[in-house]
Amino acid sequence: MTRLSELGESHVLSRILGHNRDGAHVIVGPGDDAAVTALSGNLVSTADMLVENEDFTRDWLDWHRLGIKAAAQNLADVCAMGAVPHGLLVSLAVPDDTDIADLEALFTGILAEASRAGSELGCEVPIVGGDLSSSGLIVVAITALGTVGPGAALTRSGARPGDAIHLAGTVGRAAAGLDLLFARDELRERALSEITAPDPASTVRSRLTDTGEPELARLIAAQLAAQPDYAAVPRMAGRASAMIDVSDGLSTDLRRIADASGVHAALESAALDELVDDLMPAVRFLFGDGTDAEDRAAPGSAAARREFALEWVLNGGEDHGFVATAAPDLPPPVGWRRIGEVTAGSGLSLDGDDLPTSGFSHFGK
Ligand SMILES: Nc1ncnc2c1ncn2[C@@H]1O[C@H](COP(=O)(O)OP(=O)(O)OP(=O)(O)O)[C@@H](O)[C@H]1O
Ligand SMILES: Cc1ncc(C[n+]2csc(CCOP(=O)(O)O)c2C)c(N)n1
Ligand SMILES: [Mg+2]
Repeated sequence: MTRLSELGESHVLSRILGHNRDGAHVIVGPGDDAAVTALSGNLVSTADMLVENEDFTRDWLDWHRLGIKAAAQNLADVCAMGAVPHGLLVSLAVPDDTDIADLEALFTGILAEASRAGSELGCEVPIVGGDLSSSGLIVVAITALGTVGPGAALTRSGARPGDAIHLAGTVGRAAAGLDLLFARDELRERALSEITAPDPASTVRSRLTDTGEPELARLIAAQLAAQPDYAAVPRMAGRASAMIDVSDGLSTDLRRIADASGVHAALESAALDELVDDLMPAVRFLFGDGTDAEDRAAPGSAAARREFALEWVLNGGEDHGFVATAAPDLPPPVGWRRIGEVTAGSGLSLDGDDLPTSGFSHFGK
């Protein structure tokens, strides 16, 4: 292990930037006072950060996946504007005693996701610059840059009554994964306490092993590093009247479209059934099959259990699916599903009933 404090800033920089490859459009890359890039089109820029204990915890930390998550949440924002990304600025604050290998894993995670986006969208997305600082808590702050043709940006304000509402990718997986991660932490603590007071009838250890089951592991993976379906966006871009990436929850982000466009968004629960089915393994893990004494706090009926998963679908963020509105005359393109329609009015509804907004907010409201 080599700590950053043993290397110094310029050594650290040359180690991490050794993994980067400039794109053909980069005139001046990392290493000068600022980057210079040759562009055509209007500049699209967005910033998003990951802060330890607010957006992830050290207990779940896998540096490579943290890099993927940080890049993905920024690239999804560029794509949701109908733009093509061309570069990232990566600002990092990490503890002095971080292992250089961990920081390299973070960078290769960022670069892997940037290159996945590049191959899906037919562009190059190098790191063009950034900043490095020392801090007790880990902070990964990325600025993503892209371009869009004049007049072609997809904003939140273009939805019109009569449009269909379409979703690309998933919603709810990362939120279910978050609850599984918290449950796993709790099980680990219980397993530790059982070392001193072993209980032969305990199911704690076997339940901990169960979180490695593929149907749960993929939900946990969605929380640790969702990988948006970037390629779905250009298939919808020419038709979309509005678009957003779902980072804070479908109810919150779709309401942003409704508010910005001055319309009502009517969701249809039947169109969300498959997304609910997808999350039922997490409900079963968290609440058991209803026969165990430990499951007393579980939602009782089958309908209440589906309701629990529907909450994740409606209010869970961080999968970075895309929601678009578009004229209803054509079926949705590949990778998109219709989930409702835009009508005159305001706010949100589910099967005709008012739907309150209850997504994620950093300041608790
Ligand atoms: N500190 C800030 N200074 C200036 N503008 C900000 C600041 N924080 C947020 N904004 C702007 O407010 C808007 C909402 O920010 P937010 O981070 O919620 O973006 P989002 O796209 O809605 O969500 P996400 O980034 O999770 O996809 C964005 O347009 C963003 O640029
Ligand atoms: C430890 C821990 N606690 C809570 C959460 C949940 N969470 C954090 S940010 C966010 C939405 C997007 O934020 P932004 O709008 O900043 O992009 C959500 C749902 C988490 N992932 N990890
Ligand atoms: Mg967004």
